[in-house]
Amino acid sequence: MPPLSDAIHYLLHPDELRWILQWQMTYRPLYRRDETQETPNVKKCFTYLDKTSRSFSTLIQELHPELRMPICLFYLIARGLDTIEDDTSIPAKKKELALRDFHSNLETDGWHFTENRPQEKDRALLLDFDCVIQEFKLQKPVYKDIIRDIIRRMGHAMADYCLRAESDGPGIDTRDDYDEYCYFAAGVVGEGLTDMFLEAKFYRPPPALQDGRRLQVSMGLFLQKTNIIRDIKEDADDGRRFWPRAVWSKYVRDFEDLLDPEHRLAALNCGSEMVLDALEHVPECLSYLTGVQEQSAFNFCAIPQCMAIATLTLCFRNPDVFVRNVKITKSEACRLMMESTRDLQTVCDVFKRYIRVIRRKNASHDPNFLKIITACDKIETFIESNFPLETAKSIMPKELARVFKLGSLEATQGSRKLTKKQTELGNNFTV
Ligand SMILES: CC(C)=CCC/C(C)=C/CC/C(C)=C/COP(=O)(O)OP(=O)(O)O
Repeated sequence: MPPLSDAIHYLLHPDELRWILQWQMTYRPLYRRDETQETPNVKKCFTYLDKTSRSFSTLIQELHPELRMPICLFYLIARGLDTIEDDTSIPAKKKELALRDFHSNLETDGWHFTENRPQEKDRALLLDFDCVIQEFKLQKPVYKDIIRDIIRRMGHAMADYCLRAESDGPGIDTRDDYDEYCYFAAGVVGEGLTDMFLEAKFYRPPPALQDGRRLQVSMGLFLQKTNIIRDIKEDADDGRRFWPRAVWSKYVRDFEDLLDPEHRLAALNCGSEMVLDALEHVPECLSYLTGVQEQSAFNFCAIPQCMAIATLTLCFRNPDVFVRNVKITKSEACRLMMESTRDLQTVCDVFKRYIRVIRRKNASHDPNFLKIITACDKIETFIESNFPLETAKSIMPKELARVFKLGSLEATQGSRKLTKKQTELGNNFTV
């Protein structure tokens, strides 16, 4: 039963209710888990996935069976590593060793980690890590190698970052450091997922477009940078700062000033530069999506990207970002999920819609005003020239036309039924 305040809100905004109902009544996943065929240990892994992930749990559970379990394990293992990195109570030397060594424990029976402080959110996963290890051992060697290699690289980068923070204090210095941090937090995840998609034949790198590796890295960077922009207040309250000094020092003297109402205008202008930096990844993300050949993988890739552009737009020149955690509405999330599970053309339309909102919010007194216009122009031109309108589909290169068709064909197949999980996805999606 929704709270009375929600009921009143939707009575006053019936348009918003429309998207929630439409999502609930029409969305049907292409694949579902069949719990009757799962071992208790597999079920346990998915329970941990549900407990530890706000936005990826449902997307992973609805993936094609070939990649569902490998990607679930990839998430849980990366989450385990992150839980060691996040815990400020672990002494630096101990943390460094644990991070560097993490990848080598993935097939060690009974290995678990007990050093997290009791209040660490996902501590239970590391205490019970043997369930992940037992399932990891059963996966195809090629997926195990991909996961182990990415976790090794992430672990070493996190250890280096943790040592640097010990000596130089928390925070990120230059724009290159910022890109490097985001690369090891999310760009490498894009690389690992792409290797898995390639192996499963769910992805074909788009031929005539940009350097393939850049595209998969941009997919992760766009998500990570959007989170970093959105979470500035929450991160600062936890003693973490990811906005690079090279950017914020142009606007305020001390990092803390960004959160001070007296410096709100400077903080908003600084936020614009951060948004501008994230927007520069958009053309590469859209290029990447042209190569995704399988619908459940397309949904898995496209939904977070659409949620991210919506979140970035919400954060753009929004003073609330410096006061509290901002979040797109449930109705907007439902609309985005409807749209991003169709086809590439619809995803491009979503991006164009948000780019228009960014243009409207752009302020002429902002020092980034002209650069924001240029970034928006670049995205729109990119969409218009690479992904022509519906009517032009027939004259499109075969490669692209196939991708466009794939989404709309599969999305209209079969009956549609609401599951509890889909409603939760609409409730919880916060990229
Ligand atoms: C090629 C391709 C698909 C690239 C995308 C790579 C990818 C998924 C990177 C992870 C980025 C990210 C910010 C995750 C947030 O996880 P979180 O801890 O906030 O997760 P939660 O929202 O589920 O809790």
